[in-house]
Amino acid sequence: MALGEFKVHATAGNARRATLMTAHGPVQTPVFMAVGTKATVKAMTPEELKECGTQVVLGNTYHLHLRPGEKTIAKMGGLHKFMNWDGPILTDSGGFQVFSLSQLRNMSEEGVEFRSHLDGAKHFISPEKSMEIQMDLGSDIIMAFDECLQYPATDDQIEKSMALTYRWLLRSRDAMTRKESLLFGIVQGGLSLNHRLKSMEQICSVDLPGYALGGFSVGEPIHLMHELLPHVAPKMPANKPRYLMGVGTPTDLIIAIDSGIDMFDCVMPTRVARNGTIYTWNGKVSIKRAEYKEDPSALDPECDCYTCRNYSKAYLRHLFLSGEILGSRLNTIHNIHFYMKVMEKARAAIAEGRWEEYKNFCLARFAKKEK
Ligand SMILES: Nc1cc(N)c2c(=O)[nH][nH]c(=O)c2c1
Ligand SMILES: [Zn+2]
Repeated sequence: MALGEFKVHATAGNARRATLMTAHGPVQTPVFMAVGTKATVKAMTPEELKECGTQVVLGNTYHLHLRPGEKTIAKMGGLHKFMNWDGPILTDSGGFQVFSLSQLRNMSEEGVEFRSHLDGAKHFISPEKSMEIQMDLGSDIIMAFDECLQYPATDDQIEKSMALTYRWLLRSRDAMTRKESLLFGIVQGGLSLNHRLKSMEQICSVDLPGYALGGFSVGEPIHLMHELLPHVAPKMPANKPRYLMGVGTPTDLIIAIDSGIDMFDCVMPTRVARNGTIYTWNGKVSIKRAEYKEDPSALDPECDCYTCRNYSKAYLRHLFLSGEILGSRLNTIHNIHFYMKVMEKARAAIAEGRWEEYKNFCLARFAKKEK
């Protein structure tokens, strides 16, 4: 396959089983991408990520720009070498974190001036600067610089923001000169179907290797996303990957795959693992519950991850209550393994004509409540 080629092998309604070719190898989709914000997927080594079936790792442009800086990472051989990850890396554009993390100072057509949340130093990011940072990192998939509004937003705010995101996409495209990297545009439009379709028409009019849906998982009631996706995702270019940014729970993944989404990222599995919440094939487990104090069973009897093969709920509850670092590590290994297994089985189900059955199985199982 050629760099950037997206080959659809099978479909089931809107769901697709496909392969995207990147400079660091093929990506089998649907795919969940592990979030490695500051050049690390928290609490896991690259070898453990691979063992769990991870294909793609995300890096955050905002965080890496502030510390240690893209020029340092470039001097160290680029982000792949720096973090010892030889698979594909996707980096977001930095806009989302600037708006959500920094003391925002000034936004203009040119870009965003802000103060670092680390030391208050003044910084400026524009489409051109975002592309420069991501190219210095050596990213395989580079996200266009966009504006992501928080929820709720007025129609006027949405229309102005979408138009800016489109103009910033054109500047991102013109500035992204690294031939090994794939540039993805980001569709915005809030929670309004008309605005979403208008933004999609604008963004997808630019010929790119892939397109993302941004502006979700920004505080909106999640059912609004579930209701909107089937009317938007299938209308995006069928021969390009569709990436839903910042989403989601295992249930969100299944619903979105059914709407035609191919790629996902979310901090959920790693973040909730550190808080003692475990995803299983029978719903969520809160490991700190007293009922697990002397429970010798694995987190999930249907899981074959390193954690489930070697440790009991009793031990993992003890580690969590004791604040032991190993607890975060073992819970994270399980949750990442679980997410990757959900996606691996989804790819097989689509390819083998069993998607409806697998979808219904997952939605029923994931909804189960702890007794
Ligand atoms: N939930 C989201 C997570 C993200 N990293 C992003 C982003 O990087 N850009 N634009 C977005 O809309 C967005 C949404
Ligand atoms: Zn497990």
